[in-house]
Amino acid sequence: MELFIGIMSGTSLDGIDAVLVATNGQQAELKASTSRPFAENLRQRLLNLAAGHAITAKQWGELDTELGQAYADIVLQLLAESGISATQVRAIGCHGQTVWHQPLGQLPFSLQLGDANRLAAQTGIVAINDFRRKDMALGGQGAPLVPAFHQQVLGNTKHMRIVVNIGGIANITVLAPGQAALGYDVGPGNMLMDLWCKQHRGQAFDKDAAFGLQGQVNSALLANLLTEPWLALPAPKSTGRELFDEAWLVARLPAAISAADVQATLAEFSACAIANEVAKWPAGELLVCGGGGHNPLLMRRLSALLPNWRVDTTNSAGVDMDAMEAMAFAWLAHQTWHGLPGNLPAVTGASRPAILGAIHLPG
Ligand SMILES: Nc1ncnc2c1ncn2[C@@H]1O[C@H](COP(=O)(O)OP(=O)(O)OP(=O)(O)O)[C@@H](O)[C@H]1O
Ligand SMILES: CC(=O)N[C@H]1[C@@H]2OC[C@@H](O2)[C@@H](O)[C@@H]1O[C@H](C)C(=O)O
Repeated sequence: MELFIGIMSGTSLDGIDAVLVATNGQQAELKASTSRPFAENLRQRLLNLAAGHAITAKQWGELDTELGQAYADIVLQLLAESGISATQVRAIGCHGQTVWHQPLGQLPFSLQLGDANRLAAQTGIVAINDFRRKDMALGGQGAPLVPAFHQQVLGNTKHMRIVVNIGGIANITVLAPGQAALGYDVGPGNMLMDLWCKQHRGQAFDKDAAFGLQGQVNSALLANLLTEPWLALPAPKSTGRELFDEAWLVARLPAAISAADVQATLAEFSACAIANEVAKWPAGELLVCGGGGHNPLLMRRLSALLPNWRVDTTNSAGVDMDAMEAMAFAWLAHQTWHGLPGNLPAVTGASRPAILGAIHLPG
């Protein structure tokens, strides 16, 4: 086993997770983890960017440096907390911060910020980033990438298993015994709930669904949200804030509805978007990871909508639900460092498996 570091800052824009993982490519053992929230000012600038606000080249470059610095800081923090020296770590896999994801059209791209030169130079460790664009250059969506890791760590099962990551966006990995893994984004996870809660409660997210539990699901609004054409598209598919943003939600709100009812309906919408896809497969076990697994309303509704499924978190199968995505990027760094593919063409739609990412040497 070799040590790799994974860094994830996802579409929820809540902050950065970093993990230290021992892996040989087949197994992955979590050795240490740490997290840092984004400063509110940084979070707001990232939200503006993701909303399509104009930005100057100067601001763009400064944001890239600021994020690269934040990634370097969290690695130094992780090393200090775990008592591991930089020389013991083979490489860092850094997802970066997605600021725009455009998988379709004539000029597809997926852009993650966070200067990995700074990360390599300041930590003295090889830093690998930009994991999505090789897959896109091969005609793929560049996302989701975690299904390959889910397959490695949770794929050895004799029963039907689906892993759902509920971050800003929710994505599933289908692990059917004896079959190659499939996976795709299924719709909003926490993204819409977070934005509504911020607007109406001033909190970054609806902790333990306290707000949503005060409301009632509005069935007309729910039905309207579920008519979004993207939801019915066949895989491969991926999405983000570019589609499921404030404007998308506001355009669908009825004139008279309480804020709590909207919150409750958004939780139900996320639960339905996930459950509708899961229900297409023979029943088995649904394992949740990502922050949405801490939302009791979402978990309860998933269980209710999928009565024949055993719904639990990935913790029950031995993989930390909060560390999963960052662990996947540590594993992706392992793949790249050893010249192994990181993508699953059946998932992303790329024409072939490929070695992903850009390698930044510290020397
Ligand atoms: N106790 C809780 N109650 C309700 N929601 C929670 C709780 N804890 C976390 N969450 C939700 O989880 C979100 C963070 O999830 P996560 O860290 O998986 O997102 P992410 O890293 O941005 O993921 P992705 O890249 O998959 O979008 C928060 O924004 C919040 O909506
Ligand atoms: C472009 C982008 O950052 N996509 C994220 C996002 O957050 C969840 C879902 O949408 C998934 O497709 C992806 O993240 C994980 C890490 C992935 O690539 O599997």
